Amino acid sequence: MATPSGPPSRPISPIRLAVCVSGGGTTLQNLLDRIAAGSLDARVVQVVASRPGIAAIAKAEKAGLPVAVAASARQKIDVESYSASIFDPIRASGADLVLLAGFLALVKIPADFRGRVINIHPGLIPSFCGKGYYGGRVHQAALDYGVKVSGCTVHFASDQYDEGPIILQKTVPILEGDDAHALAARVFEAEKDALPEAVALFAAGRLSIDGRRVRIAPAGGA
Ligand SMILES: Nc1nc2c(c(=O)[nH]1)N[C@@H](CN(C=O)c1ccc(C(=O)N[C@@H](CCC(=O)O)C(=O)O)cc1)CN2
Ligand SMILES: NCC(=O)N[C@@H]1O[C@H](COP(=O)([O-])[O-])[C@@H](O)[C@H]1O
Repeated sequence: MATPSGPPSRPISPIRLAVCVSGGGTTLQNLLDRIAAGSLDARVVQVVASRPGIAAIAKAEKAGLPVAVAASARQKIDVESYSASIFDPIRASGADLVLLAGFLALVKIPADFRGRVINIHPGLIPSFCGKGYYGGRVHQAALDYGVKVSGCTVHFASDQYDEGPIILQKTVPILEGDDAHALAARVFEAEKDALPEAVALFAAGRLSIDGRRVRIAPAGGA
C-alpha cells in the first residue's frame, strides 16, 4: 500500500526517521544524542549518505544504524534514478519523515514523500540560500554582506534548493570580530535545537502546509 504524503494530522510515537548525510554527521549525532537523552521521541531507521567514506557513515555505523550510499551525483545518471537511489532504501525502511541533515545534493522528492522531507539550512532563508550556499559559504556571505543577525531555517523540501515552506527559524547575533568559523559554531548551536523541535512538531501532527505557509496547531489539539 502506498504511504500517504504530507505531514501527519495525528501523532506518531516514536516517529521513524531517515537521515540523509554528506559530511561530518554532527547533525545526525545531535539527533541520536537527543533520542538517547529521552528529549526526542524518535528512532533513526535509515541513514543515506551522498558519498562513501564520510565521517557521518562512521557515526551511523557506530550507532548500529543501516546505511545506504546514494549513486554518485557526479555520474551522469538521470535525476529520477539518482532520487530512487536515495528514496528506495528509505521507503523500504518504513520511515515516516526524511531529514536532509547537512546533505549537499539536490534531490527530487517522489510523490509519496512530498511534505515528508525536511531540510535544515544554516542561514535565514530567503537570504544566502540556493545553489552554492552551503556550510561555510553561507556564513562568509552573511559576514560579507554585513548583516547583524543570522541563524538557521528548517523547512519542507521542494524540488529546488531551499525554496520549500518554512517551519521555523532561529536567529543568532553577529558579533564584532566574527569569522565564518565562529559564526558557524554559533549557528550550529541554534540548529541543534531547531531540527529536533521541528521533528517533534511534525511527529505531534501539528504541522500543515497552506501554500507557502506552514501552520503550527496549538499543543494539545485545542
Ligand atoms: N530538493 C531539495 N534538495 C535539497 C535541498 C532542498 O531544499 N530541496 N536542500 C539542500 C541543502 N542545502 C542547504 O540547506 C544545500 C546543499 C548544497 C548546495 C549546493 O550548492 N551543492 C553543490 C554541491 C556541493 C558538493 O557536492 O560538495 C552543487 O549543487 O553544486 C546548496 C544547498 C539539500 N538538497
Ligand atoms: N546546506 C546544509 C548545510 O550547509 N549544513 C551545514 O552542514 C554542517 C553539518 O554537517 P554534518 O551534520 O554533516 O556535520 C553544519 O555546519 C550545517 O550548518
